[in-house]
Amino acid sequence: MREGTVMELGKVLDGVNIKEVRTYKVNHPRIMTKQQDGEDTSLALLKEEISGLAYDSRQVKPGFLFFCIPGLKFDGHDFAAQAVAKGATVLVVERFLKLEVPQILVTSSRDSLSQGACNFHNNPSQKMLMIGITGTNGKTTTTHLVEAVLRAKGLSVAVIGTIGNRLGERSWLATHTTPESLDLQALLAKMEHAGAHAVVMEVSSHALDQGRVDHVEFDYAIFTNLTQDHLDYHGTIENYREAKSILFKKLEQGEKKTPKRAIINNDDLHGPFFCQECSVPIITYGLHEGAMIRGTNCLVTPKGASCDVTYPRGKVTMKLQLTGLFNLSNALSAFAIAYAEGVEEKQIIEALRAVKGVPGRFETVDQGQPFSVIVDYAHTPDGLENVLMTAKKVARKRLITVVGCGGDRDRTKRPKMGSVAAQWSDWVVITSDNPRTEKPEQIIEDILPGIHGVTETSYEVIVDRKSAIKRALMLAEADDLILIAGKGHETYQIIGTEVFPFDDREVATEILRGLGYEKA
Ligand SMILES: CC(=O)N[C@H]1[C@@H](OP(=O)(O)OP(=O)(O)OC[C@H]2O[C@@H](n3ccc(=O)[nH]c3=O)[C@H](O)[C@@H]2O)O[C@H](CO)[C@@H](O)[C@@H]1O[C@H](C)C(=O)N[C@@H](C)C(=O)N[C@H](CCC(=O)O)C(=O)O
Ligand SMILES: Nc1ncnc2c1ncn2[C@@H]1O[C@H](COP(=O)(O)OP(=O)(O)OP(=O)(O)O)[C@@H](O)[C@H]1O
Ligand SMILES: N[C@H](CCC[C@H](N)C(=O)O)C(=O)O
Repeated sequence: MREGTVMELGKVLDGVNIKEVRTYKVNHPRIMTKQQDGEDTSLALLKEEISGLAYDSRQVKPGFLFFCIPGLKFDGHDFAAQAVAKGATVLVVERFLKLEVPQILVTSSRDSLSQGACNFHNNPSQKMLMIGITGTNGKTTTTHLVEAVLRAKGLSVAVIGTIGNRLGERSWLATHTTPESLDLQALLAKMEHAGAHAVVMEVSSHALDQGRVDHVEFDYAIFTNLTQDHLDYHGTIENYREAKSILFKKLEQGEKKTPKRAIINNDDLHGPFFCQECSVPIITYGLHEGAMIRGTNCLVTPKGASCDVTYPRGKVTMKLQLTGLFNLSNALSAFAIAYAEGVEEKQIIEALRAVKGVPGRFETVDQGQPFSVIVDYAHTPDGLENVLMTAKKVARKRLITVVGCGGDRDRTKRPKMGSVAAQWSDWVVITSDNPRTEKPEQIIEDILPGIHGVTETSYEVIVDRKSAIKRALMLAEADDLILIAGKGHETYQIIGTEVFPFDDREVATEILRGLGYEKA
């Protein structure tokens, strides 16, 4: 749907279960309902033209339909007056408001938003091959790998995820890993209009829980892995897993004629659970016995990783520029999609080999110093352990780790991250990640019991992240490896509610320069 397009309200709300329609008149509390004023009032309203949708009052423009969503922090109903003042002509509500504007009562305004967004943007996911990737770690990396293999098939592939939304040279702002349904449907429509044949997107557990992808019809769903994260939001690992499983249950629904498939990590403890949730054909992948797409003879070096891939069509050697066993696993899931899509073996192998690296994922900072500096986005116990295992493998001498944990996020992962950092590193500098509205010192207090459980590790605490990075770089001797974990591609640090410019890669570069290292 292009800018400036209008749609009849009835068409926008097609498929929404409308309980009642009313307009509250302040001076004459006359209530219009289907029952009291007859069908006509409601029908006339449903013929009204809507010029856009919004779920945030600040985004409303004249002629908009505003969805009042009760959230965790705010209640959208409290912003309805502001929305009307900005020109909203109709409201979707979960309770009637004393406002002189037509209101449509529904059970869930969030679900209605998802349906309305899909209608308003003409159901864009129907027109493209849709690949959804969920899992605790590896989503962003896997989007890059899937993009590469589908491009090898000659498709124009769009990507949606944590580090950006893009199609070729074009990019669109990313505020979330998986955008809110309205933003997602608008983005899909833009991508389709810009010529995308396929979209490979990260699907977060928050998005699944909040129905952001409810009206996206996926052709493939990939499960990477499930380990602890986001328990602040989901409460238990079972709820977290349940949220992730929605993506697989969704595969059976839809109108597309295309065959649907689930791509499941056979090495993950929760793999069998996800297999059980699927009613479409499954392709399993992994580094252990039982996987349909299986990697063996794995080799991990500082410059990359390789393995032999045995799959239903034969056996081939796969080489990556990305290092770490976990990246071989990520690549096998992309291999599975390519196999299912009939991409030729040679093209798959060439495409995966050509993927240079993903910003902020095991990214090297090189100013010609005699030790290695790696910036990585590991921010979960499992992600951190995987990257530390790889770092330990490729480090020629000591492994020095700079790590912190994000504020306003799962507190229970903090000691676990402390513990894995201590187990694998020779020296740990505990610092701040994005403290957000928590006290940085308190977050560090939560990390320390994990460190203390590993007696032989040396560590220090430096709350200020820049000073912590500087300390690690000053400690470094020739052949050491410094791992700066947690923020990867992020170009900011959130302290309180303020966002400050901060990029681990730039900070490290600047400090290295100050230490006299200058890239030739
Ligand atoms: C916990 C969570 O996911 N919250 C998301 C959720 O918020 P919410 O439902 O609680 O809404 P709220 O902020 O209470 O506001 C309620 C309503 O009032 C409206 N409002 C609010 C203020 C105002 O002035 N006017 C107004 O109309 C809001 O737009 C909203 O419709 O819906 C909002 C609208 O889409 C999101 O912006 C918000 O993301 C918050 C900011 C967030 O930090 N989310 C993170 C945790 C997240 O979603 N992360 C995942 C990735 C996780 C991972 O796998 O690593 C992601 O997909 O990005
Ligand atoms: N398959 C994997 N298993 C475990 N850890 C991984 C895997 N792939 C990547 N990682 C680690 O997790 C970090 C984050 O990877 P990536 O950005 O691909 O995951 P993500 O799922 O997109 O994370 P987020 O949703 O939080 O953005 C990497 O920097 C790496 O350290
Ligand atoms: N999508 C994750 C990213 C965490 C990145 C880390 N740097 C942090 O701030 O905790 C989240 O929002 O929990």
